[in-house]
Amino acid sequence: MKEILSYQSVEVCFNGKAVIHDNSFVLHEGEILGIVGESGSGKSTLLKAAMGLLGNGGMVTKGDIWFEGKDIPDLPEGELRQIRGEKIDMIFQDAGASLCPIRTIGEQIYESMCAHRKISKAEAKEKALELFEKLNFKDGERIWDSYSFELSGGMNQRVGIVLAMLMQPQILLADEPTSALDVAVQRQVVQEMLQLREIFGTAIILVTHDIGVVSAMADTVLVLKDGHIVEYGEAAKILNNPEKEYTQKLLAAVPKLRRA
Ligand SMILES: Nc1ncnc2c1ncn2[C@@H]1O[C@H](COP(=O)(O)OP(=O)(O)OP(=O)(O)O)[C@@H](O)[C@H]1O
Repeated sequence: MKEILSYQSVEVCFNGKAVIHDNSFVLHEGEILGIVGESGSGKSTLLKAAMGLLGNGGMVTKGDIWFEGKDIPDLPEGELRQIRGEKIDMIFQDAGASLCPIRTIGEQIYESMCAHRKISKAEAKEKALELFEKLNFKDGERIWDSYSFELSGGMNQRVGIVLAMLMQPQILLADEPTSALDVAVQRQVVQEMLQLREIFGTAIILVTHDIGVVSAMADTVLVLKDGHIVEYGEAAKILNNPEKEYTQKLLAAVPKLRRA
């Protein structure tokens, strides 16, 4: 499988203080990489670095993040904007909350697609309904015409994921995509992300506290502690035979989901 994203000896600082130290790992086409580690270990920072979204005080101070032959930290904002959303997209824990309350889901899907390509509203709707159907959403037409407050929290989160996927990005960075959801909806979202990989070959970096979600989805796992990589490799090996004590402790959490 082809490498599509490669972190090489990456250091990230906020206001001069390093929070990510010498991190190297790669993501291949269609691969799902799970990043785990306790709160504050730097998981979100790793994702944001690939989107050029570290904010004013944040900076990649050493190393490279290669994507399509370009080093993301070196790219000007204009080029980053073209990559974001279209080639690499990110979803958050509250993807649903980022939906605008005063415009219908359909209007937002249309606007989001228009931002990246020339497309008519009818084409946007057709594409969205097709994806809703592939993902077994029962009533795509109704969702298209709904406002977010008319949908459940879980449904909004699922719509947020569809929104991120409509541009068919090569890489989806998912930051705690299931942690605000109840177990039944979590299961659905996990299935939907796996289906997206099947349909589009999307590679996913999944940040989560939930080892169950990692074991249900990930091909590879990276364990992060205080910005250092503790363990990195094949998911089955790390989840079944962790070498490091830190990983063993993390795995003590009972998995809630299992691979189908
Ligand atoms: N914008 C920021 N400004 C200053 N420090 C930051 C900023 N964002 C993150 N940090 C610091 O970087 C470190 C890593 O934070 P990060 O949010 O990446 O951790 P995390 O593993 O994703 O945590 P959580 O699981 O709680 O989301 C923390 O020490 C945090 O305080």
